[in-house]
Amino acid sequence: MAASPTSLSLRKPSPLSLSWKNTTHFSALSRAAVSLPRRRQNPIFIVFAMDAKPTVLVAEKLGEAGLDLLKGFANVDCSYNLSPEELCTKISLCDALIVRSGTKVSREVFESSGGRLKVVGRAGVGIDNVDLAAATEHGCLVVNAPTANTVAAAEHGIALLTAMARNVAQADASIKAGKWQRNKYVGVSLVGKTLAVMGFGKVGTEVARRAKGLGMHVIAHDPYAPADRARAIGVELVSFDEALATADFISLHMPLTPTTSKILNDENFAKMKKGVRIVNVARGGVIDEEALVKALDSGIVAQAALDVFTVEPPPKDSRLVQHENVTVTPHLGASTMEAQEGVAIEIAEAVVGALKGELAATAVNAPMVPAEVLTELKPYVVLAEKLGRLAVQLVAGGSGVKSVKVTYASARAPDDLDTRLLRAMITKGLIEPISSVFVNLVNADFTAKQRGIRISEERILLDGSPESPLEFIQVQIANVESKFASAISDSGEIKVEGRVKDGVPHLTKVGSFEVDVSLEGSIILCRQVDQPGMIGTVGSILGEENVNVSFMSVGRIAPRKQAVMAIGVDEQPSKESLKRIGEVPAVEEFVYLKL
Ligand SMILES: NC(=O)C1=CN([C@@H]2O[C@H](COP(=O)(O)OP(=O)(O)OC[C@H]3O[C@@H](n4cnc5c(N)ncnc54)[C@H](O)[C@@H]3O)[C@@H](O)[C@H]2O)C=CC1
Ligand SMILES: O=C(O)C(=O)COP(=O)(O)O
Repeated sequence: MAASPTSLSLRKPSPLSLSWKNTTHFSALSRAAVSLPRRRQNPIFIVFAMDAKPTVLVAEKLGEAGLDLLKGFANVDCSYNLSPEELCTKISLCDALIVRSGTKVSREVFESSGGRLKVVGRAGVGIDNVDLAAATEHGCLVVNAPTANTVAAAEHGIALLTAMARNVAQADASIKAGKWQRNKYVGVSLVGKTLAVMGFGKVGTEVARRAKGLGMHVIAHDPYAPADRARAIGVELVSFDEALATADFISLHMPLTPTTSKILNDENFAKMKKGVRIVNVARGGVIDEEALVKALDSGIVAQAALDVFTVEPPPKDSRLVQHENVTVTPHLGASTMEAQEGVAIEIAEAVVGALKGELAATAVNAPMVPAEVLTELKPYVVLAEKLGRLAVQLVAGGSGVKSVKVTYASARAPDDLDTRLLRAMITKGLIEPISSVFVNLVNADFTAKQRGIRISEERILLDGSPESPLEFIQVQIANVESKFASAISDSGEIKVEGRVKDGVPHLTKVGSFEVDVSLEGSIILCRQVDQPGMIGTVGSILGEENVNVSFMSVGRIAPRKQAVMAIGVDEQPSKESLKRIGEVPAVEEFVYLKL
């Protein structure tokens, strides 16, 4: 049976101050008072107090404008060319790390950081040099700068394409060696030739546009690109095999992933037109370099122009680099003045934002929640974490939390309510009080899974106007015992429910009892026999030691039957006061919960 709150809900600005005699009985208290780890100030990622400047390690050359931006917020340590060991040593003193493609941010780096590293900024696009799984497990956000070097990379791709077709690099080397070989360096024309763009993302699209300007017939292969975007610039999307079979030139623009690793291999070179020419400004690892050497030797591939290599720098005696039909540059795709300035600003803004606790628009390993959604969800985010915190503190020691159900009641259509952030914050609330793990939006799902906690979500679709995103959030923990038996609902789970009222999160239900107490400070829940004087009695015990009662509410089944009193307190009551509350004769059980 659901119990309803009485009209005794009141907000109290000052402490109650009646005096009560001391007692020494301690048994109820030892069950009720919980000691919790220190609370962390990380609403979503990490927020630094105004006087505590974070430290950012910049491990590769970054444009001045980006450095200036960083220096306005953080201590900046520019240390280039660190060995892996030096990086691991330094990282434990850093809150953020900024790299380009030349630094391996390995699992060891995250492990060596001792939990301090909160953000890795990749000043560029490709994040294949960052161990994303390790970053996520350590709750470290990874952000990149995905747009500022697009044009630079595309221009370099076109530069390599044209230079290769006309033997510019080889002819240059020959003339500098005192030769004049006009017959040897006869090139091929681009106009009317078919170019296959492999990976029709930002760079691929810009390469396609430019190649069309050179009169080429451009096709593209990208399993994830929308056909209408390609059609809009006169590019036909084709299958992988068709691209290989019809192209005179192939330009690679896909990321290095387990699927694309060595995607150009013996088998696929065999599918190409004899005499094909290949450009790679994506990642060396998408080509099986040994297979390419063979294809060059056999004439399947007439020429290749490469900006990127499986190992950078490649070995000096690399047959591929030394091959006379290969033109090489040392990973220069993003290296223009303009791109480096842009990338530096883009990454500095992302890193500073993340250190301030904002959600980054360029997050690579966390859900991106638009700023306007975040603003609207803010009070619900606080509510979610506090409900998680309350629910887990109600679990009796020894009962492992395995199954948590979260219910969101809203008049919004499910598509219109992004609950990933709320789920992450409930997870944070559930896990942090019972462990030393730091939980944030990045590692919440991973941490829950690792601890064997299954969090299921359910929506209740309410009638009415969906002005506010949520009516209430309910957190239920199944198959556990509670140290406060009244928190167990009729269906047998620990249940807490909360709402946002005037922007402030409130606890509105515990078990089957309706209460109403704002979720600020801490909370004492008491089950008692409903009778006059209870509020005064408990309030007086707290008032005696100057503990400010901020909110009180009583939910009862019926007059003079069982009731649950919820008391919000600003300060932590002493053990002695809690013990005295437990000894009030009408109090059947009570629990003190830290928010
Ligand atoms: N050489 C350099 O200095 C630079 C290299 N790059 C590299 O270029 C690549 C592309 O960069 P953006 O265009 O900015 O990235 P993007 O993410 O905008 O585009 C990548 C595209 O590849 C597609 N793709 C993924 N798997 C694929 C597959 N198996 N087959 C075909 N397409 C696939 C994706 O759907 C996406 O459209 C990245 O690897 C990046 O690291 C980017 C900038 C500079
Ligand atoms: O942005 C990318 O993916 C690049 O490859 C550019 O690399 P870089 O920052 O020049 O080391």
